[in-house]
Amino acid sequence: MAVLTEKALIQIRRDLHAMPELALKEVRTSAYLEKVVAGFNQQYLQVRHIDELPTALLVRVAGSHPKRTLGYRTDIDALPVSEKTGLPFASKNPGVMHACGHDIHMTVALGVLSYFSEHQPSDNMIFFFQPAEESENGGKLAYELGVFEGQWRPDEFYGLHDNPDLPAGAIGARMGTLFAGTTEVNIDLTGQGGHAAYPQDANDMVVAAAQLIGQVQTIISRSIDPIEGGVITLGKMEAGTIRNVIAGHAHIEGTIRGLTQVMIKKIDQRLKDVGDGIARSFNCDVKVALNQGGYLPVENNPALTKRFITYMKSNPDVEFVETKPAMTGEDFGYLLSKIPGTMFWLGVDDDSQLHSATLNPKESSIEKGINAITGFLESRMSE
Ligand SMILES: CC(=O)N[C@@H](CCC[C@H](N)C(=O)O)C(=O)O
Repeated sequence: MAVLTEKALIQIRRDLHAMPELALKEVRTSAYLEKVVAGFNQQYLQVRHIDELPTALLVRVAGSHPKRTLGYRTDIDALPVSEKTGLPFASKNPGVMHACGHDIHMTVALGVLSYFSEHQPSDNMIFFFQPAEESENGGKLAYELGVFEGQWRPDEFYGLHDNPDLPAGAIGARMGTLFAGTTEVNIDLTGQGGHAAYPQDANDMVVAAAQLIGQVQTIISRSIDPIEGGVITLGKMEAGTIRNVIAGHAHIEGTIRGLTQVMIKKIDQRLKDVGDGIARSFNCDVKVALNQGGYLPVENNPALTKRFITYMKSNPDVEFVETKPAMTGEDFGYLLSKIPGTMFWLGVDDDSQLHSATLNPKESSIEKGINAITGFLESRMSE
């Protein structure tokens, strides 16, 4: 047993990359993580499963003379994206890919855990390998199941997200809000289908959906303070069955983003208003279903984040970048609304963006990230 070497870490990252699984279906991933953890020094470790959230994995590290419990969270799920990297270790699960870098996140978490399994921390630690970040609210589900109670409750929670725009291994952070809150959007338009030759007898939901999509574009541009900003992306639409049948139903899925709850609620309301207007003008039924779940804005705790940034800036081995807020969402925002902490970026230097089929994070980021994080956590424990 020893701390994971760089070679072992890269192998782990590639194994994880090849076996991506969607939210709440991370069965093989979770088993793989547990197997890696089983190879660590078990002297200070306690592994825990949650019956109601079976793909989650928690590991507690007992501190030598604890003053507090430090939490570290990684997400473990992947996205419904068909990989196009051409890498030898590309996804073996067709249509599913670690296109958001959670394979890197997991590997960094294992690296940090392997370090503390060999070097007993003075504080207690909780490592949370969290299912369902991309959808289904894994963080909120775990919290509401009472997972973080008693000796499993961190006093402070830390977690990272990879960032292709930052140099590999750089750490990015900011005081205040790091990520947006998001609302998942589902819209169903229901009218009257019919023969393509007789539009006068039908109520065409392709046309109604097209009008709705057009009007939605005015919400951000005309109703929202440009200095504050916000996002609505409608990423999926389904309507109709064949060219010569007028569609009686259309379904649209999307996501709303804002940096404050006030902004998110304002955009939510405008979207409902547009839906009501389309329903009236097309004499059809429009259901706008909005679900924020646990995707609250990621608000970093001021005191802990100041300490984090001060440490990263003072460490000569860390390239620190003060970042702007991002419109990406993260259900770590929910956990940070309950437990103070800091979310930060790990640079992975890639031309492709997150959620892209060609995302290929630089593996050199892994060891640098582990060193920066273990260094910070050790410095925190010394206070
Ligand atoms: C970091 C990242 O890309 N996170 C996802 C979170 C998804 C939030 C939710 N399912 C939604 O789509 O509203 C993101 O898309 O930002």
